[in-house]
Amino acid sequence: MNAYFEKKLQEISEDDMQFAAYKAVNNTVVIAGPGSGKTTVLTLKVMQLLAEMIYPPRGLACLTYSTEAVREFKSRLVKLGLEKRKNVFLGTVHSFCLSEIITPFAALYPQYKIPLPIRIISEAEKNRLFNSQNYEGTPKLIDVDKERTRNIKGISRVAIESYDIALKAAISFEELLIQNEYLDFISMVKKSVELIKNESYVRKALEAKYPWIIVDEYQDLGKPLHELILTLLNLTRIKVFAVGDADQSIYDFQGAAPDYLIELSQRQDVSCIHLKNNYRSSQTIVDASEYVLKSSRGYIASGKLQDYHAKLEFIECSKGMDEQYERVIEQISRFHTEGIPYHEIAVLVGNNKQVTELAQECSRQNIPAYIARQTFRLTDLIIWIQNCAKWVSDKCSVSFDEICSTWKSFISQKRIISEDDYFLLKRTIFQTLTASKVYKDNLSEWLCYLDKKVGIVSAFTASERYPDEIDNYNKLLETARSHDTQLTIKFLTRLGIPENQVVLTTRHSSKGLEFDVVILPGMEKDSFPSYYDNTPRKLAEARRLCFVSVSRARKACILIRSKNLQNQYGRWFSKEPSPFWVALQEFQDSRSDY
Ligand SMILES: Nc1ncnc2c1ncn2[C@@H]1O[C@H](COP(=O)(O)OP(=O)(O)OP(=O)(O)O)[C@@H](O)[C@H]1O
Repeated sequence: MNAYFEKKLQEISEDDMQFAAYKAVNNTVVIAGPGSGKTTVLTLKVMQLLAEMIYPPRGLACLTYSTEAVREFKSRLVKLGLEKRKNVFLGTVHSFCLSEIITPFAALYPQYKIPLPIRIISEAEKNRLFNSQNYEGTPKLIDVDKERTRNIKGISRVAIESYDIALKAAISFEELLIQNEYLDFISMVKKSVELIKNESYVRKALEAKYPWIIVDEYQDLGKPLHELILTLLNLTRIKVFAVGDADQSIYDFQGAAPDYLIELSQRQDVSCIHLKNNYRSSQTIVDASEYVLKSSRGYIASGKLQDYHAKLEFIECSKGMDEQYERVIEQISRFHTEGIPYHEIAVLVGNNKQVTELAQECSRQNIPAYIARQTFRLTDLIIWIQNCAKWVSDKCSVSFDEICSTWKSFISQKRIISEDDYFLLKRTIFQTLTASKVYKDNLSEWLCYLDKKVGIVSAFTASERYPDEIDNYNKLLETARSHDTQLTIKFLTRLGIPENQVVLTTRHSSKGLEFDVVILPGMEKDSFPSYYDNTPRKLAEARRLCFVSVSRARKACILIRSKNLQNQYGRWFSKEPSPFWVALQEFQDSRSDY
């Protein structure tokens, strides 16, 4: 193990609960609040398992929610000294199901009607197919997909009320996809669960390869993953180490719910460890976020800022969003003048339209701003392109071999690559990347050069494994072309890392991030929670979203609201404050020392 690993291990050995999680030898759920060092514990745990408990050729599978989380996780493991090892899977649940269950086993069990060769439906085609049906009550695809995700029978006793109209359509749409010989991300996971549930050979093969399965952000992963884990616990000797926080479950629209993590943590055969220390924020912020949650969790500020006198402030505007944006700019300037770097200030808003409006206002006021979420997604291809950009900028920052092997895996979906082909391919990639340095100051030209030489568009056009990559690549290209100031490849190498820029993002996308100062505009009733958060379940989720938003802050949290707002037709309405604003004000008033 390297010196960095030793340093981190030393750090967690001073926290009893973190250390207990690190040492766990049985099924374990770690309930980890914001800033509790969960990624630190999880990455150290993976290193420990591989070094001390799992011997080659066996390995482990580590499942996370998004490709972004996978990337962050991998880079932390490399820093801790993880070396390439066979049978160590780090990826999303979907990629695990596709590469470890569907691809090796689907052909053995035709009764599951998994279309072969595997054909994944593109988002555009899925929308077209859905819209071609006239489902009763005209449900939205997003609601139908949510019902499809939850409509999986099995071991879990969690009962979540379904939306009947969407559920009916969900059953028909699922059949329609199969009839058309398509898989989508939902059916991929559901079919995998069926295979694991019913086929002992599939379970045995998984058990042989993966004695441990590690799951990050369990609360975000929904019912199919939950059923998969429960089945493995009931029917195999695979051990499970899961980390999550039910209070940070904010993806109900995708079928996630806090209940699954809670159910897992209550099993007799699973030990539950609570991480109570918060290494991020001051105690004021920790207490304020818990107050919004309306549940005391007993989190204790334990980092450098534990005694910091944090600011919790409330700004009222008499007019609409334009005035709120003006106040936001004032606050950014104020904190910047006080010495807080721009990248340590974040503005968390309700939707992407507000992100765009605010970015325009920042540009008018000469405040450098960074939009945390781009129009393109960080898919496998975009991460590959990003790695190429990194290699062009600094040859030691990424492995050239990995760039080549990933490209090989992309194109081998369409044709067999011999050893000679691979040698030539490596040479082409090497020559292309080396020569592409001349375009590094113009991202769109660099992308076009890369495509011309390596053949990105031709490799992914009509791809049955990667049906959405071309669309996504085009969005990246559009971004490269449409920026006011010319983007360089640095935009890609530093994606997700603001450079002395204020971070603008939605509250939902702020999960996992942290800043000295968090500014929260839009704190009116019916804005946050939204007018549509009209059931107890939806309200509870909005409350958790506020908990996530406030707990991003280390030193200050500034809330802004309008007393009057204009609707889309230009009519003004008076607005009451959000219940979360009211709660936080109540919290502040109750603190005698404030
Ligand atoms: N035992 C510890 N002692 C001191 N610092 C710690 C300890 N554990 C974690 N940290 C520090 O706390 C910070 C947050 O850790 P980490 O990123 O692992 O938290 P997290 O729980 O994954 O955060 P998130 O809320 O984003 O999920 C890091 O800077 C980490 O080094």
